[in-house]
Amino acid sequence: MRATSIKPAAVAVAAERSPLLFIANTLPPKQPSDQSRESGACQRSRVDQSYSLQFNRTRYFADPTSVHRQNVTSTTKCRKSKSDLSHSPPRPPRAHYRVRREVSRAANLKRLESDRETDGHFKLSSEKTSLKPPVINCCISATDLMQQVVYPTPQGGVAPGGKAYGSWFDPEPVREHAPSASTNSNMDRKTQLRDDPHHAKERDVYPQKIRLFASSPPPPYLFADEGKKSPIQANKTSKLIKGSQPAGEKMKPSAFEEIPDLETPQSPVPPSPSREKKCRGFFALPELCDPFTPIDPQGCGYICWLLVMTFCYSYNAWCIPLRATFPYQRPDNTIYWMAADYFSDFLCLLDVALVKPRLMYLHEGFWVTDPALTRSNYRKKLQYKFDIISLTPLDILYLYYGTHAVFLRFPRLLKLQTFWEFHQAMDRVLSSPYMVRIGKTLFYIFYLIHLNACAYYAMSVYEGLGSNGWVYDDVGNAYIRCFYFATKTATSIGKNPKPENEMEYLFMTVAWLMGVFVFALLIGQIRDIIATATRAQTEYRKMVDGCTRYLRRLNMPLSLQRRVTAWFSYTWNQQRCFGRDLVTTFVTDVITASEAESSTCSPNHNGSGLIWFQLETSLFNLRGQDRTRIRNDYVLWELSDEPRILNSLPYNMKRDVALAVHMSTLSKVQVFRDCSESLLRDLVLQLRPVSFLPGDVVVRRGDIGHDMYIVKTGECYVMSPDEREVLATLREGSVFGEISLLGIDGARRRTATVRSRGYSSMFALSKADLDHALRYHREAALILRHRADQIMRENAAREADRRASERQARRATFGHGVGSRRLSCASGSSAHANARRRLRCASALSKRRLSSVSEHKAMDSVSLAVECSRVRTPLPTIVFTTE
Ligand SMILES: Nc1ncnc2c1ncn2[C@@H]1O[C@@H]2COP(=O)(O)O[C@H]2[C@H]1O
Repeated sequence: MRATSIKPAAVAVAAERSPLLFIANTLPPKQPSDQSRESGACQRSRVDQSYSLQFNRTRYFADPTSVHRQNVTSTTKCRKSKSDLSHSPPRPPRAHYRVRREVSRAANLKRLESDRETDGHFKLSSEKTSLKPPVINCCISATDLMQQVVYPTPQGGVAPGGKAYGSWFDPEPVREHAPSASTNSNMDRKTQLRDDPHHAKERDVYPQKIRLFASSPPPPYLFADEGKKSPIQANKTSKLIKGSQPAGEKMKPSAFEEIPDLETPQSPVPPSPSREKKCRGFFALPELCDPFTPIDPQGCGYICWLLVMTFCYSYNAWCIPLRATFPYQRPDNTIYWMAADYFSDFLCLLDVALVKPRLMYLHEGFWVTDPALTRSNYRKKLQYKFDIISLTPLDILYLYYGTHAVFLRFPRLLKLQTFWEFHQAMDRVLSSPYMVRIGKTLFYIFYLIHLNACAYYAMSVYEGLGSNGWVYDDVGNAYIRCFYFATKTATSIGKNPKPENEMEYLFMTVAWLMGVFVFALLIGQIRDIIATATRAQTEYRKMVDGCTRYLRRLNMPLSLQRRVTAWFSYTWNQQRCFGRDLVTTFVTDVITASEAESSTCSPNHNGSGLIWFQLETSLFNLRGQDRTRIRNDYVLWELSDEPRILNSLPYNMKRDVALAVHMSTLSKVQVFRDCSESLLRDLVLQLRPVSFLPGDVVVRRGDIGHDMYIVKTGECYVMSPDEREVLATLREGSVFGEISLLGIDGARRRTATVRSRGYSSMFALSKADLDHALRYHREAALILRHRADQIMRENAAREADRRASERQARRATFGHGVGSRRLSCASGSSAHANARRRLRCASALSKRRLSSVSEHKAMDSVSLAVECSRVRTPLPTIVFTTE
């Protein structure tokens, strides 16, 4: 009994506050057919787009734990969530049924609590009662939410309160939906009818109705592999298909279904037959140089271009004030300065005239590539105005002021947007963008100091170099000395020369104020960036410390504490992050196991997980300091909940990310290899990562099976009943624990003990999730049953052998059996055959006995049942259906 009762509250509160989580699931899919082969950068950019979309629309994230982090500004949140995702490899959370499961869990809360009270382990305190109302209330609101939100179904309809279906394009089988609330939608009605057997007749009518509603002719169908062909080729093929089709015979849509190019969807706006379109690719130039090809804003070429533009901008930003104040532009080098100036101006001109107007942009989720539209989009932007102003050729006034009047180039500094754009792009592209962020902040700091140095030199020149003790005395390198002075004043380090007149006082005041406010802000920003970069590690350390503290306080045996620490370090090394579920499961298992062995454990933790411990301790240990610390720890655990990160993504994207991450392991699983890909897609979000230490029992013979396991890394041994022999070694991609889940002949007990050999990581799949998947994937059910049947036969034969040899040995020892009987028993093979025959011809009596063994009885009767099944259970008869 695992009572993670806070979780329902947290999730439901978040659900209440953030219905976006649910709404996000109804977003239209963006689902390429071969998700699993998507590159990491592509995934990242999709995820990034999703974040931007959510953030731009709502300035808010559907983050279940955002409740705890309201003090964080939304922009930082956006960045942090992104960096979290790029930093920690996401694992599949059990987010799919999460809210539903939490609701049902919370519904049992009262029962759990009363259980504890009657056990004497948990006494109701005034604080404990304060926990109840939010839990119950929130669950009700989450249920309401589930009832009201409608989800798209694979049939194109919507299902209220049901599971969000991945894609409208997915050829997923029909599933059950919760009965719909009354709506006026045609589509809703259609979905209801489809699911309702009483409306079978009406159901047949509906597709025709839908066809009648269609206003435009259906698109020409293409073969699946033609998606990659050029439009001209595709056209030809479609004509061919039309030509080869006998007249009057309807084309089967399923056979010729077009696979839309979802990665770069086309503009919904009908393209104008512009000159640019006709000339596209005419010069056979690379994308960036061809004036008729649209530019991908996330492409490598454009990012390189942004880098060049950033150099140009930085050149102007640093050199214009420098040359305007310091005497570094002399008549002999003016020509070089001017060459550099005009080269950068030329690049800026190219940017405004040729690059920016060709940038593709997203319009309602579609990439607009039409040159006329991209151009007008750029012209509508504020950036365009700044870009144009920045190119104002004030340099003409050189004719009047002379070439030393560099201040005429100040408009060039308005092209700041490009600088920001480059950093945003790098932020998106790099897997670890912290260095770029720190670099940008350092750039700001040094630039401010640079401006300060220029201003100081200009003032010194104005007042006369070395005219008093404050101004620059014209000794040494002017720039270095002034930069040094500016750094000292800006960072308020002290020991500055004393100002002597009002202007100097004013200068110092401004410099100090800038130091206090601007610099403090920037330095704080660097601290934030570093903290974000190392957040996972810091949390890990805190978590380990917190956990050890708890175990110590609860007086746990030292060996157990060591095991917990070993598990922490193993999990960290493997995954670089923790999921709360993971921690809870592990600690629960460890503690439950140790409780049986150790009498030193505190009686009130009841083996129900560390989260529950924390809560309980916070309720019972009323020492102020401790309580605060415990609550902080709890919040930390909440924050470290990994599914939180994935939950802020739309369902499809979450599934794609999980698929991409776990593809290497899942592709090795034989069961999945022989089944349709949709099984994998259905299951991937239900897989729960679990880890085991050397020698840990993963499943124990005779226990009731709740989960099936897939080995991700490490090895496991399947042990013989006496645990002296290794029956099989399971490696990466092996599946075990399925026999008890399939409940063959009504038995749900584990047939063997499986131990982890060394450290091993696995995916666990619960019985409910497996059952749900197998209901729709009959081929997987057949494979699993076939496998289970084989294993059970093998085990039964082995057992029979063992028993026969035992019996033989006993007879030999005690001299049992005489005459012909002894003769017949002397032959091992005949004994073996007898045993087998007996196994095959199970008597009705043994069957009755078996079924009478209740699975809810105590362990004594369990062992009896197992013993009974070993001797008398007939081999399962598997009925293969062709359905
Ligand atoms: N002889 C065997 N070889 C391989 N795997 C086995 C063998 N016997 C049992 N198992 C696996 O060990 C699991 C123990 O739990 P289950 O009975 O649920 O399912 C069992 C099988 O998946």
